[in-house]
Amino acid sequence: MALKLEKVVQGITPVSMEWRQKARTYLDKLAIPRGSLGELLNLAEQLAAIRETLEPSVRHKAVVTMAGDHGVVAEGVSAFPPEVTPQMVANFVAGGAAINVLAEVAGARVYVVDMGVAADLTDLVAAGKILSYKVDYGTRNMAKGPAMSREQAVQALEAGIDVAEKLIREGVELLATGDMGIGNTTPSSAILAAFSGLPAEEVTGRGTGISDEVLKNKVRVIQKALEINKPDPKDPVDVLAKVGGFEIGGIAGVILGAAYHKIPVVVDGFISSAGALLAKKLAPASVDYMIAAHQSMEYGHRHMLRELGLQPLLNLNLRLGEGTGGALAMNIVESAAQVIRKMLTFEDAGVTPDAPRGE
Ligand SMILES: Cc1cc2ncn([C@H]3O[C@H](COP(=O)(O)O)[C@@H](O)[C@H]3O)c2cc1C
Ligand SMILES: O=C(O)c1cccnc1
Repeated sequence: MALKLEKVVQGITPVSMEWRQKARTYLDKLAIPRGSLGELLNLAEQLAAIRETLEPSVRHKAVVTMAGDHGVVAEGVSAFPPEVTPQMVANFVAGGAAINVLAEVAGARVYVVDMGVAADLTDLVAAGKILSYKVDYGTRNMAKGPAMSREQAVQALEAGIDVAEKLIREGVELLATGDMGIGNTTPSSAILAAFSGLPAEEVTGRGTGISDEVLKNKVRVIQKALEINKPDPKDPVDVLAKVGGFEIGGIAGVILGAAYHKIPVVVDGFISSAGALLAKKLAPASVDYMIAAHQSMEYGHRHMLRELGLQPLLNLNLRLGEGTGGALAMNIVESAAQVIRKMLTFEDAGVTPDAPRGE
């Protein structure tokens, strides 16, 4: 494992139990019937424990949308052609995509990263519109051999760590992951199958909206990729190299970088969860820093969340990616932070607390 990745993976520690306890004790004193703000209280506790303060701030927000292409599209696994990946990158830059709209509502900036788009994006990079950590012009076809080399897998992970570190240095307090890459539900499903041992049919969904016939083919392609590559579930870098994607590695890296620097990170839908699963397998304690944004409509996401051990905040029938669920969930995360920062306790507000009655 390369030095930076090793340092980060080994430096990720579970969140402080002491701060969890402190936060819980404080939240129990708020002038509300105990527990009545439900999941917001768990989230507030998580934020306080991550940041080791009873006044966690998540004001400065960034969505990182990682883009990459996939050689496996040659097998006919998506409803859309690969040209859509660079076209959508241009749309993100123009501000006209779903993620632009939803991130603006959440008060988050969108950072688009070229992790491996199969097109020359140097003009956008030169104009400072996107970040370039391009590993290659798309992965190779995983139905024929490994999607990338082990070195490229490490490069993708370290690129994600670099992006997280750059944004955290600039003052970002809450990150969300997103993806763009035609065909990328296929490697995401393969990653889930490799780690969970579930059969391909159980982890494969319709992505951009494929027909029954194309779905059958997609399942076969995933089975074939697993059979010929034999990814080793005990070696997450091997799984990423053999059946992953550059943007998925980048997402895993962003999550690892956030966990290392003790910054909360919102995980979007199916593709981001595949990145999160890689992060968890590399550094189990990284899960403490993750917030699952939503339950995606993509078939198999349920298994993904179970493998992660995370409960999604929202269920809005989304199946888009880009970081859209992540941006939406940021509003909830901000609300949880404000609850613990700003609400008064029974004592401070002069409200009579509950007491044993009727005796
Ligand atoms: C116009 C358009 C915008 C998107 N934004 C996100 N995705 C989503 O769909 C793709 C994954 O689905 P599959 O594996 O079936 O190709 C990814 O790019 C994901 O981000 C989009 C897809 C399209 C077509
Ligand atoms: O949940 C997602 O991230 C998703 C689902 C389908 C297609 N693209 C993305």
